[in-house]
Amino acid sequence: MADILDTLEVVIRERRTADSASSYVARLTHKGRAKIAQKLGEEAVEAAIAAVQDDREGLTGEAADLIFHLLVLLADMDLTLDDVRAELARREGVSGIDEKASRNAD
Ligand SMILES: N=c1c2ncn([C@@H]3O[C@H](COP(=O)(O)OP(=O)(O)OP(=O)(O)O)[C@@H](O)[C@H]3O)c2ncn1[C@@H]1O[C@H](COP(=O)(O)O)[C@@H](O)[C@H]1O
Repeated sequence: MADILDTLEVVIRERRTADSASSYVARLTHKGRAKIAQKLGEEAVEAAIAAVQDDREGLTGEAADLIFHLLVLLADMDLTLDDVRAELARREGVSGIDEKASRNAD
């Protein structure tokens, strides 16, 4: 079974050029990258608020909104989940503590 994120990534790429009257992805894309980025920021704040309120159901929904809007933004930048996977793989096994220390040593 295809991963839902991979499926959603394909759907979003297809919907970017759909009719704005029937597609949220097309409508948001048409509004421009700054608007997509703004929506991503709003969803991130809503996710953070749900977490602080200990709202597990709320966080699940907001996390879905956040990831969806991130995929819309990645598509607008012609970036893919594979690009993000490659970056995460590059970081694999490197402690965030060590990584930060190496930056501060420069
Ligand atoms: N996963 C999603 C998804 N998650 C969230 N959303 C939409 O993202 C929007 C989030 O906006 P808000 O919560 O801020 O509410 P809003 O009031 O509509 O937003 P504003 O008017 O304030 O900008 C809502 O309209 C949600 O319906 C999504 N819209 C689409 N998808 C997927 O994308 C596919 C293609 O969608 P269309 O492009 O609409 O066909 C769908 O089949 C779904 O699989």
